[in-house]
Amino acid sequence: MQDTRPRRSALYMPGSNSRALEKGKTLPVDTLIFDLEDSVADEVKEKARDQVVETIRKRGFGHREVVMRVNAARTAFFEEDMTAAVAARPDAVLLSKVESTAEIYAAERHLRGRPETQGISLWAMVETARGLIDIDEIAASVKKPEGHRLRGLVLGTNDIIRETRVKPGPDRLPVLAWVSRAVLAARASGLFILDGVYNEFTDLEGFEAECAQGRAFGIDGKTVIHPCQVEIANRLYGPSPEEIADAKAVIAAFEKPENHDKGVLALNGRMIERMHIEMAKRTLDIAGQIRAQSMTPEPAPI
Ligand SMILES: CC(C)(COP(=O)(O)OP(=O)(O)OC[C@H]1O[C@@H](n2cnc3c(N)ncnc32)[C@H](O)[C@@H]1OP(=O)(O)O)[C@@H](O)C(=O)NCCC(=O)NCCSC(=O)C[C@H](O)C(=O)O
Ligand SMILES: [Mg+2]
Repeated sequence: MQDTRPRRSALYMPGSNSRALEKGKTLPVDTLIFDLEDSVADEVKEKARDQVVETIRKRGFGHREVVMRVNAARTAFFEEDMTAAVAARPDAVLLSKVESTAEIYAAERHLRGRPETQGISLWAMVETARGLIDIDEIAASVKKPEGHRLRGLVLGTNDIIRETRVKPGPDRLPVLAWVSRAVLAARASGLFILDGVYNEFTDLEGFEAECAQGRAFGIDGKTVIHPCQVEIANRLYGPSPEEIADAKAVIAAFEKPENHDKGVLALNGRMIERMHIEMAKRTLDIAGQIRAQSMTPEPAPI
């Protein structure tokens, strides 16, 4: 079954920043990422972990999806981070700097066989040279008989830039081939994929252009670092009024009695085929979920 949950904006919040953790609950984001990794200094990892568990366990996130980003499986923090994730029970655990399928299984082992973790999925950061080279194998492992609960990929463009030493300008030309490679790997294995962050959070024009580019490259949503980026990511990654109207027109055209046995039609000067019905239904499904989200009452402050 296709996962069409809207993830237009996924906000990182440093696990050590209690103000940000509370503020996230009030923002119109689709996803909240409680970070235990790079935004948290080693000296305060433990305190941040405890704070994140306490905040998640209190719930009160309304429609927002709750994700905990843990330190990489190769670090000394990983085991305790995963134990904390089991205690907190977020919707998903985001694994950092994933370079092999073995790291997915290392996380899976913490969750497997525990009924209380049934609803927790795994997401993987794609942010190292090795991870990018092997991304197809990592993503495709979801289909192996022993299976695991990997459901999505998240690009870590800061780490990709750090490790490869490329110098991307505003058009991100040096990283686009890798972005496309990750999109292909995600799609071939039925995973969603989110774009990396835009560091210059006061440059909203540049941020909007990068969202438009990511969407054109097939990405599902944007990871964001500041509240001022949320509205733009939501707008750019959500179906526009024009896209919704077009989706309805495609479905209506094929529903006309005179077209019931047709495989191809002309609509406003362009060819549409039955595969476009599937695309249209996906657009309307996402739009419906976004509408429902906006009508979900916000939980009362605790
Ligand atoms: C980037 C920041 C350090 C900027 O902080 P600051 O200058 O303090 O922000 P403001 O004063 O403008 O904040 C205004 C209000 O907004 C709240 N706020 C700010 N950021 C967040 C946030 N991320 N979540 C929730 N709320 C936030 C402030 O509390 C203010 O609220 P109020 O008190 O009501 O006025 C800061 O934005 C920040 O820390 N951002 C997140 C950084 C982060 O998590 N980085 C790690 C993830 S990115 C990464 O690692 C990507 C990947 O791995 C890769 O490799 O690419
Ligand atoms: Mg990173």
